[in-house]
Amino acid sequence: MDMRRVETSRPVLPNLHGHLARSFPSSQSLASSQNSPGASTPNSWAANPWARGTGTPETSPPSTRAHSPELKPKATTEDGNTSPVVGSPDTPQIPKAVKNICFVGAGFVGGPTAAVIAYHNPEILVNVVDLNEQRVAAWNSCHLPIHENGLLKVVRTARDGTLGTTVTLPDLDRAIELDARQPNLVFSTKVVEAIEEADIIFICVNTPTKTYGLGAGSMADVSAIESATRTVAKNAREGTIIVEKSTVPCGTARMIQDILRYHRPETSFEVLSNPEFLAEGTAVENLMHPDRILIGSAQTLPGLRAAAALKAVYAAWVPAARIVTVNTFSSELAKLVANTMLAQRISSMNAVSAMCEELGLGADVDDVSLALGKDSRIGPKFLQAGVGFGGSCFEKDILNLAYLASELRLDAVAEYWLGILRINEYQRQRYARNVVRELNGSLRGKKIAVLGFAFKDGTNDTRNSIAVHIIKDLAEEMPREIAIFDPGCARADILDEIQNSGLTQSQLERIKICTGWRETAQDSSAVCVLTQWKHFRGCQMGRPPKLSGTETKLVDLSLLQAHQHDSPTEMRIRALEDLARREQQSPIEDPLGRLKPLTPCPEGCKDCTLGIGSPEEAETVDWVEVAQMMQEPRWVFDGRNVVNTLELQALGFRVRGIGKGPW
Ligand SMILES: NC(=O)C1=CN([C@@H]2O[C@H](COP(=O)(O)OP(=O)(O)OC[C@H]3O[C@@H](n4cnc5c(N)ncnc54)[C@H](O)[C@@H]3O)[C@@H](O)[C@H]2O)C=CC1
Ligand SMILES: O=C(O)[C@H]1O[C@H](OP(=O)(O)OP(=O)(O)OC[C@H]2O[C@@H](n3ccc(=O)[nH]c3=O)[C@H](O)[C@@H]2O)[C@H](O)[C@@H](O)[C@@H]1O
Repeated sequence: MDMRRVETSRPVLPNLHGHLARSFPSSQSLASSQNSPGASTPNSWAANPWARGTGTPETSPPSTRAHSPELKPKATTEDGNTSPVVGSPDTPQIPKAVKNICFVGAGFVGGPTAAVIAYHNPEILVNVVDLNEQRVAAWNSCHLPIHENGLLKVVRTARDGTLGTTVTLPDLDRAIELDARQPNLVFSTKVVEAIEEADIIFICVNTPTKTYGLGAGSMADVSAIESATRTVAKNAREGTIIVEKSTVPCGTARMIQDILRYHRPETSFEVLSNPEFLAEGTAVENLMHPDRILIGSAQTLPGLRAAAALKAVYAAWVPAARIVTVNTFSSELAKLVANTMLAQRISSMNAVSAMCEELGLGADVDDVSLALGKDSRIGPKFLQAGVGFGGSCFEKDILNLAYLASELRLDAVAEYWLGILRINEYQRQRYARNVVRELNGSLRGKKIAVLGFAFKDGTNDTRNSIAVHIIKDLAEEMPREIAIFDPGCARADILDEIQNSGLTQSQLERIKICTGWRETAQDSSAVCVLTQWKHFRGCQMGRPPKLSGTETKLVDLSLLQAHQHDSPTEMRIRALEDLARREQQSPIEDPLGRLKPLTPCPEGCKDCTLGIGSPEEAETVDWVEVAQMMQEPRWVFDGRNVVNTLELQALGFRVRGIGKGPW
């Protein structure tokens, strides 16, 4: 590594515009990128594919653009937040009243985020639009397109409105009247109409890694953002605030401004960055109680005013101290760095797990995590070793960040980030290799049972699941059958992922997707646990584990007291519901009877008959029964460290966990 070259390539001033301008393609950089090895392979991060000066995010602004005033001086508050200088001409005025919000993109993020915003702001009409008719139809039915705990109730409350009711509970000193709530959440395909009416538009479309052309396998594909922005540019009212909710390359807000200016040169729009930090499986909880809401804006009067308007929307339920406002590009960058650092923790523990296994001294990665997590500087979260991280975001966002570093000619920095992905790939390959090795180096004639396909528990999302990579590696060993069961995923989604994983026809024919663990484990030589569903811990572990959503909650009495005097916000109604559940000793979803009955599905509704994505109803694995139906010597390869090794060993299983002694 030529450190001197890296040093001298830095601009004299820390000037973002300079960096991005430099990354704009010249004919030379394009040519060298096309010649660079691996530039067109989707997994080209395996070796840094970006030779110095090659490739360019399509999103970068032209180098000739005038510098914008985004980086004006500002004050820093005690909590490190930046805010306009008090009393300066930059102080934002009272934010514009927001009456109508449009979400473009009704996916994993757009749908739940829109629903929670609508839920807490009953006076704002929230339109969620998508080009995908099927997805919109699902949002309008009782079979939402994504499985998230508590989501259906939030959607029903805002989408369908509620019934009025009187609440009388022994703990309340008087009856409380709850008025009927009017619907304020609409899902549709009417993209143009919704954009025309909006005061704020959230762009919430997909930003996958490019799979073609320049930067394939590394650069973010922002074509959906471009396309949505063009529709916004042509149809939005003057003064509408545009919010980039999608995770984007740093500098995208400027690309959005550019498109807006091109189509509407006479009209001014403010573009805000407001990245989303929810994790799938806990989306509603994360949206209801976010660690922080991050809003990036231009540090100009109109920019700060727009940020204040967005802040007011969140302030309906998020405490002000949790709403962080910064400049636009810090916000864009912070999102990529947040995901990269979370993934970095996982890769660190996975690296430790390999060491524990090879040491052969009994060092246990879970013990190491426990010890580390007690250090308040490290904290206990995201230290769980496993088969590696999956999902639609970590990998693409790390690639996105590394690509930016590479474009900035910071090769050492890019390499540093890419190391996280290398460990991730190493970990999952190591797992598959170990399975084959323990089964005497051959899977021929053997059946392998796979428990878990979703990239994590609590979700039906199969995108970029680690399971598909491991199944592919195992399928190459030509087993008799690979049987797969996941309590949360739809069969069609699993099949789709597998069919797109590059298996041959003969390998595909050996794969079977099952509807329960019995059928999966029957006559198998090994069970591979690849998702950390609680169901897989087994009913041997004392009391069956509670599925999330049924826990008895602590009642927030301060909210209840406030409720007796003020208008009932949804936060307060939730506190009332918690109280009612406690008194009824029942975890029912709607203890106050506010929800309107669901419109019945049409006759023969296929989602009703398939029972898609209902993990609450799925049966917990009975390992005693599994032991009886498996082939000797009954291998369990626990890729998530969910089973109780000692108990399973007592039942006659051979158990191998992650980071738990010699393989
Ligand atoms: N999935 C997750 O947990 C998180 C995702 N993100 C980010 O949020 C963004 C969206 O992610 P997901 O919701 O998972 O994607 P998704 O693929 O589930 O949803 C995107 C939706 O946008 C729609 N769409 C695309 N172009 C459109 C257009 N021009 N007009 C109308 N609709 C259009 C698609 O039909 C699709 O339904 C991505 O940038 C992602 O990185 C951020 C935090 C969490
Ligand atoms: O930008 C995004 O899309 C989101 O990405 C992640 O959320 P998500 O991918 O939904 O789920 P995580 O809980 O982060 O899990 C990601 C993967 O890491 C794995 N993981 C997680 C934690 C851990 O300790 N060990 C571990 O292997 C999970 O099993 C899963 O495969 C982040 O946690 C969110 O904050 C972020 O908004």
